[in-house]
Amino acid sequence: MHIHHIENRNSVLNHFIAQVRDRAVQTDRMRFRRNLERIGEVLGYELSKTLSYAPKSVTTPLGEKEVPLVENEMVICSILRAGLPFHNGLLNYFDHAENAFISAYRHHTGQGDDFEIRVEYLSSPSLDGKTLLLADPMLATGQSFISVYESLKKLGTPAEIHLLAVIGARPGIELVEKHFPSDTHLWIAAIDDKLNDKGYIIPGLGDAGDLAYGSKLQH
Ligand SMILES: O=P(O)(O)OC[C@H]1O[C@H](OP(=O)(O)OP(=O)(O)O)[C@H](O)[C@@H]1O
Ligand SMILES: O=c1cc[nH]c(=O)[nH]1
Ligand SMILES: [Mg+2]
Repeated sequence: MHIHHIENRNSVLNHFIAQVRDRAVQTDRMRFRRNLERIGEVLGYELSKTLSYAPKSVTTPLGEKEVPLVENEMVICSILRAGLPFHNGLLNYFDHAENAFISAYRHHTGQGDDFEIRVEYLSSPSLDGKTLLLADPMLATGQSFISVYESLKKLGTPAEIHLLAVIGARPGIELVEKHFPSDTHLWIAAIDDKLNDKGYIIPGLGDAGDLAYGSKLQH
């Protein structure tokens, strides 16, 4: 897997990441969602530098100009719920993309902190030959990305797979790497070292879905 750790090169992206992490700032839900969207825009822009381009003629009011434009047929697929604002950020830049949505949630299996990932909703075009952007702000244990990928396999074989995340935990990234093709790209804003015993990223930012949309009942 090709890992593009975008925070490694200082940019204004650091401010967006600081704001989603900061407990004094992240409680402003509108700002939190907008920051996920802004990070989606930045990662999308970075990713765009690796796509295929072909010259297209554009007619201005005063003449013609050849402009290299993206050739890839793109599908942006995000994982509900927290993926929604992130999805919008990517779609702001790849406005010609097709879209897919898939749900994944942690189903607590009984006593203690054990959970399994349940995938229940999927809406997607064919993925055959497409450039798939699979987006979820949090890559914690990595199980959501892996389960979702298993469900997407029946929709065709993408030509390229790009995973996008805001914060990832190192152990989760290592697990994801084992389940995706070796030429998969991971575009990730920030990487943290650890998970706690509930599978939360430490220090991370907390629960991205709840911060964006409010708390939900466990089931
Ligand atoms: O890498 P993992 O260990 O699978 O954890 C990451 C998942 O957890 C969060 O979703 P959550 O299950 O909280 O759902 P939500 O977006 O509806 O809150 C997050 O958005 C990821 O989908
Ligand atoms: O740290 C984590 C782990 C899973 N889901 C989140 O939103 N945050
Ligand atoms: Mg959540």
